[in-house]
Amino acid sequence: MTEIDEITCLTKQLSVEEQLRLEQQNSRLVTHFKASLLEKDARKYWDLFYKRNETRFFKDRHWTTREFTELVEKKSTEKRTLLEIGCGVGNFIFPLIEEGLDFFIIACDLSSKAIEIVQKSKLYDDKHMRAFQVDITTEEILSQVEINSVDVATLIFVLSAVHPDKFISTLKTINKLLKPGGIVLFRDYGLYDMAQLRFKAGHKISENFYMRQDGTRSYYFSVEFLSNIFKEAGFEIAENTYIHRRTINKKENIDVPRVFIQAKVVKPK
Ligand SMILES: C[S@@+](CC[C@H](N)C(=O)[O-])C[C@H]1O[C@@H](n2cnc3c(N)ncnc32)[C@H](O)[C@@H]1O
Repeated sequence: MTEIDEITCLTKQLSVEEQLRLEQQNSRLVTHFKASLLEKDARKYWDLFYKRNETRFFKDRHWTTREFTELVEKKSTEKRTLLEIGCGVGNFIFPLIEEGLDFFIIACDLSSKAIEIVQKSKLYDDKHMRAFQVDITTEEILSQVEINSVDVATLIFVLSAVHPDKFISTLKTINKLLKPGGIVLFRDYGLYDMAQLRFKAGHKISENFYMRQDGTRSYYFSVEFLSNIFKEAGFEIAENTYIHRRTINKKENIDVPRVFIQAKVVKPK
């Protein structure tokens, strides 16, 4: 059974309660006015998120070199450039630095509060990294990062926070920054992840796109949709699959299945 079959089965096996929840979500959508405010104020909501949570919300991502072996493979003697888009407070990049990976790291995020926290970290060293605020849905980054200069770009739980109308243009901008042959390493929320199934009526903005209580938003990707947008933006798909994991928190007695999506896509040479 392929991963796609697995999710199709999973989709079919949604419990009656889950199917009802998905239907109920359609009974009251976020108004157009509210949706446009969420888009306009996206930066404000992420700034508030980091003011409230600082470094406490996301855990350091220690799985990345196991899942993305491209991070450890060293094909050339030159120092490679890694662009972490939507770096948050550095839960992806700082473990890589601790492991001593030989990259020059460019880290950017929509939230200036997140960037401030990254820059204050004891692991931040401007000899081998640079962090700055940018909105990746605009082309501002083209004045910060040279075209055709990036070996590896990472999008870890970031594209889901972007409005779906801006997915392709955002991926096209990232494509410009990569060297020919450069790679994007991607992980994000998968279709019918339990977080999607839990949204109540009044939170759905559009198909598979939702607002959270705190004003941040999240899209849930199918492999087919992800493949199409990356191809549309000029990438070749090397890998694209659902990942099934569990979120376990013994203290709070939580043990729930999760659906993520993981992809590796390449800018053609
Ligand atoms: C779930 S966090 C992921 C952080 C980090 N990649 C990690 O692995 O922990 C999503 C991040 O995307 C950032 N983000 C949302 N929209 C963005 C945009 N348009 N441009 C750049 N960053 C954005 C948010 O500020 C937030 O820090």
